[in-house]
Parts: sequence; C-alpha cells; structure tokens
Amino acid sequence: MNKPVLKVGILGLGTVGQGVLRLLKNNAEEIERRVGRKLQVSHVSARSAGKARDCDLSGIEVLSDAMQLATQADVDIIVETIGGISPARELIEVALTRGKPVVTANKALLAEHGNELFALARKQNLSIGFEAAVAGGIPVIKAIREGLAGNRIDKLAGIINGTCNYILTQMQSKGQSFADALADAQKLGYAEADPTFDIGGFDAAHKLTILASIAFGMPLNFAAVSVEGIQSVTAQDIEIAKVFGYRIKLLGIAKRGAGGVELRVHPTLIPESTLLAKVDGVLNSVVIRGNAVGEVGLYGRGAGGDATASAVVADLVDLARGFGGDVRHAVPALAFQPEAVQSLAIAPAGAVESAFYLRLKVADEPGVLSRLTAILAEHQISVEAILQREPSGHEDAHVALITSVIAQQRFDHALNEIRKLPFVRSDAARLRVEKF
Ligand SMILES: NC(=O)C1=CN([C@@H]2O[C@H](COP(=O)(O)OP(=O)(O)OC[C@H]3O[C@@H](n4cnc5c(N)ncnc54)[C@H](O)[C@@H]3O)[C@@H](O)[C@H]2O)C=CC1
Ligand SMILES: N[C@@H](CC=O)C(=O)O
Ligand code: NA
Repeated sequence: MNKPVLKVGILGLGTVGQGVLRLLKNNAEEIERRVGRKLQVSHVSARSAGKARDCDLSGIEVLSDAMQLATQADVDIIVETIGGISPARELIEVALTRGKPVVTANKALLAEHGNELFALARKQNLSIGFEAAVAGGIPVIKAIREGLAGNRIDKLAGIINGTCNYILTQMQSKGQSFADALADAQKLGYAEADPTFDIGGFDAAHKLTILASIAFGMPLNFAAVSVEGIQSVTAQDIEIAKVFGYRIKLLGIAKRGAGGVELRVHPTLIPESTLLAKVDGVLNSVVIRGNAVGEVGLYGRGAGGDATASAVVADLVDLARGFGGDVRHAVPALAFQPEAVQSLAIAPAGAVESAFYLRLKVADEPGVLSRLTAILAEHQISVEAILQREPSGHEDAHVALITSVIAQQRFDHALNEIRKLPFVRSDAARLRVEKF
C-alpha cells in the first residue's frame, strides 16, 4: 500500500542534520509535489537533547539513544549525519537489517566499509543514498551514475574539499594565515569534526575513492589512494606559484593509465587560466572525461549545512519515489551491476607522471643555478621555468622552478641528490603541477 506519509528519522543533529531538518520543513510543499507524498521527520537522535539549535524540533520526538531510533518500528527511512565509523556503521547496519533504506553523508564510512554496506543493502532489497558524501550540494553522484552512464569514463579531477579550498583561497587572496583560515572554516561548519581529515587530504581521498568506484566500476579501495595534504603549503609557495602563472589547489585525481588506475590527492599547481583555478572558497568542482561526451564540469558549494542538506534531501526524494520497490530496477549503488564491479590494477605512486614545482632556500653564492639544473639534466629532467630571489636582510636566497613532465620516482632521485648539495639551506618544497 502506498503510505501517504513517509516518516524520516535523523541520526545526529549537527551542521548537516539540522540543515536537512530545516530544508524538509522549508521546502515541504515543493518536495511533496515532487514525491507525491509527504516526507515527515518524526524522530531525531541527538547527543545533547536540550541543546539550542538552529532548527524547529516541534512535533518531533528527540531520542538520546541513536540505536532506539535506528530500530524504531514506525520510522521508514533513516538519515545518518553523525559521521565517523562507529557507531554510524552499526546504526546503518541495524537500520538496513530492520528493512529501512538509508541516506548518509558519511564518506569516511563509505570509502572504508561501503563494499560491505552496499552488499548488505542489496541483500535487504534496499538502497543507500550518498549524494551528500561527495562535493556536498553538487549532484556529482547522480551525474556520473546516471547522466554519464553511456560513457566509458577515463579521467576525473576535482576540488573536493571545501575546507582546504577555503583555506588556500583565504591565504592567497586575503593574506590570512593557515591557522586563522582553518578556524574560520570550522566556524562556518565546513570542516570535519577532526579537521586533520580535511587538511591532511583524507576527506578528499574518501571522496575520490567513491568517485573512482562509480566512474570506473571498481570496488571502493581507499587504501589505494596516495594522499598528501595542504599542511606544508606556505604563503610563499602560493605567491611564487602566482608569479609562474599558477594557483595552488588541493586536487583529487582518478585516471586510467597504462600502468593502472592512478588515484591521488595532493596540493597541485594548476594554470590560472583553467576553470578549476577559478574555483574559490568553499566551492568545489569536478571535471569528468567520458569517451562520448568529452569533458563535463560541475561546480557548486562543497560543504556547509544547507548545501549538503540539498543533496541529502535529493536522495530522500529518490528513495521515497522508489520506496518498497525492487532495488534490482534502481540505479546500482556503485553505478555498475554489483556482479560486474571489477578490481582494477592500481598504478604505483612512484610511476605517476607530472611536472613538479620545487623551491629551495640556498646560500647566495655563484654556481647554484648551474649545479641544480645540471643534476636535473643528469636525470633527463628539463626546467620549464625558473625564478631566483635575492637574499633580503638575513634571509637566504630562494630558487623555485617548474620541471618537465616526469615520473615521481625519477624526480625524487634527483631531489635526493639536490638535498645533499652544500649550498642548500633548508628542506625543499615539492609540489605536483598539472596542466590539464
Ligand atoms: N559539514 C559539512 O559541510 C559536510 C559534512 N558531511 C558529512 O556529514 C556528516 C556530519 O557532519 P557535520 O554535520 O558537519 O558534523 P557535526 O559534528 O556538526 O554533527 C554531527 C552530530 O552528531 C552528533 N552525534 C555524535 N554521536 C552521536 C550519537 N551516538 N547519537 C546521536 N548523535 C550523535 C554530534 O553531537 C553532532 O551534533 C559527516 O559524516 C560529515 O563528513 C558531508 C558533506 C558536507
Ligand atoms: N569537511 C568537508 C565537508 C564536506 O564534505 C569539506 O570541507 O569539504
Ligand atoms: Na554531492
């Protein structure tokens, strides 16, 4: 029987949970017209039941025990916005076991345990919606799983962490310090509960894991992503990159190559003329290359309560439309039929090719540039741009350069030799450069 009202239970009333509650209330009429029935939040579970929140809890039962909500007989759909692995994982498993479809924004959980959770959902003839888990409000999961289903996708790249993009933008355009920009991103509700996930690149790696799976039809394989965060990016590197005509962005890149699939997250110099270089602040963008369509770019808010709620509610609308139906006729979780999802060889990080940016503090003495370029040449690396800064006051001189495209391993061999040179005064800053 088609119930006139579907009851929704929300686990976790933080930035995203509150956003979902607000959006379902504010756009209730629009949503009902889309679904054909009402979506009503009947229960929420919050750790501190009495806490002041930016949402209206009237008429909603607030449970302090999340497991009680996950097993509540009269709740039809569960939204998980607690985050982290435990107890989110157990709560979702219990909800599925009790026959409730789930919507989650939890990329960490899906990247690490999604294969098992999707298998359980399939066994239970249920769906898990996860649009909010990648690039917040941008409908990138839907675009890849459905809109690009006719293509063989061979590459995607994007800015997929709002916190890092906010920090890098603030450092570049306002001269704000890394620490102050991070504190602002936390206040604005962009950062993870533990911001190390953001600045260390792990959150972007969780999202890249999900994107690679649905783009290439491979199982979720978080361990295969090579991850570098933005902690070591300095204001000086941002400024020198600008002189070279580049911006520094944290990118996630998934690419089919001759040596296997490349999965990598790292701060990257990208030419300032590219679209991605112009994506600033909390905005995210993903560019996907399909063999029929060519390049498709998506752009929008990648974090924050309301933007993320937009994605959660879109999943709720999908689940509500197909509620009680046969999931074999729904869009498969990882875009490909589960039995057709195949492991793919992963390219070793050392073999991945790109150009490199190198900055060194050096003693102000003759012969520095010629010795540096000679070592690079011995490793068949040519220099495409070079900049030397004179010493100022007690400061040493700086040399920064951009190389030709080269495998990481070969560049690192050259760098090890460069580090041993007597005139090198500090450890090197080394970043990848992508031309697109
Ligand atoms: N903040 C954002 O912009 C985005 C967040 N996400 C994801 O959404 C999820 C939630 O993130 P936020 O809302 O930012 O986090 P948050 O920290 O603001 O909210 C989580 C809430 O869950 C509550 N909680 C923790 N354990 C609980 C338990 N056992 N029972 C009930 N409540 C519990 C916390 O008290 C907190 O209020 C995470 O998985 C995050 O990665 C995804 C996209 C964007
Ligand atoms: N912490 C994340 C939130 C959205 O996924 C980010 O900053 O992008
Ligand atoms: Na999204």
